[in-house]
Amino acid sequence: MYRSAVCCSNTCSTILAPFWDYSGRRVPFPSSRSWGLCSSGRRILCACTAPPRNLRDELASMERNGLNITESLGAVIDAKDGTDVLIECRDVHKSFGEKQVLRGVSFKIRHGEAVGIIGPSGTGKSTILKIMAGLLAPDKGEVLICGRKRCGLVDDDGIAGLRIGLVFQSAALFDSLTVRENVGFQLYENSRMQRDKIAELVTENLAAVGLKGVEDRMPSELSGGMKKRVALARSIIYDNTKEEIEPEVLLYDEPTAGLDPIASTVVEDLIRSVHLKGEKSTRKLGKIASYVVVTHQHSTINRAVDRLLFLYEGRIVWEGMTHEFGTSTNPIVKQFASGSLDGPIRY
Ligand SMILES: Nc1ncnc2c1ncn2[C@@H]1O[C@H](COP(=O)(O)OP(=O)(O)OP(=O)(O)O)[C@@H](O)[C@H]1O
Repeated sequence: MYRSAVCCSNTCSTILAPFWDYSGRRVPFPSSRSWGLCSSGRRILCACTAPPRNLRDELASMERNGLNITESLGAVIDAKDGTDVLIECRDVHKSFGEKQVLRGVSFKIRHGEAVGIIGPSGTGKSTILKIMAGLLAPDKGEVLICGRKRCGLVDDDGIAGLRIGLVFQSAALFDSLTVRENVGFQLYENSRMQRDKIAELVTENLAAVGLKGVEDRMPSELSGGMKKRVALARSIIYDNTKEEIEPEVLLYDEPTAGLDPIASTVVEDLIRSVHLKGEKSTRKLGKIASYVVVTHQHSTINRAVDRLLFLYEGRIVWEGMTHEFGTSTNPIVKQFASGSLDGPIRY
């Protein structure tokens, strides 16, 4: 019997702490950090999910009101009443000890958007992703998910409607589980799907990220790029026997860091393709409704995102479309885009 200390959305399974593997062997916790996060011992399905809100009904109502639902996910719904806003950060502050990291961050992520968060190192990009995912709580300000205030990791327990998944920079696979067990983890644990069906789905999702025949390998037998693709497969797999598929916002923390230029292109295109897939294939609401990418890489900025938020000294100091980034006259953005040592950003 498989058990876990806690459980959350598929893409956040890095914080899960398994006790036994699927064949009944006891396995060690993946990391002390995982255990620390999960110390309550509760089944937390909400770590990456949001308050209840029937987005399908809302979109149907938008349609009735003459607002177009996106034909392609590249086109963002801009509903005047704000029903297209999936995540909103309002005046978010966060400190670690004496260090003030976020000093009033506000932005919205709308349905259909592909947003990049960029900025110098240590400026709080990963911190804001973790706050959106519910893994960290802001000290001040709030995060709204589909218009409802996110209370926190434990308090949001049992909520459903929009899933928020975080794909960690390190891929964060369970070292003691096979690729199949890693990718299918959430389904083995939370769905009623037959094991052979899950295995089929795992193979399908691995193929979607360009990996074949690696199901029985251990993470230690994969290259860095392959691990990132396995993490991506784990983030996009879902129970396809369910009638209602909750839309999901995926948050990627430096998905191409450490990859060679070609491997980066593969991952960037995969990020785009899983975004478009649900919408194009069903002509209904896509599964990956929107995504946010934290990155330092120019290729990822240019290839994988449409809109950028520039975070500097704990605030959003510039936002615009990707094509506006290179021509901005904002001195901070200009210096960052050119990599110059001269300018307001000091190291
Ligand atoms: N759990 C934590 N405890 C203490 N300090 C932390 C913690 N998490 C982040 N920090 C600090 O907060 C600051 C922002 O970190 P964060 O990882 O969000 O930056 P970042 O913009 O993503 O950086 P990079 O681009 O280098 O990855 C850093 O100074 C970091 O050391």
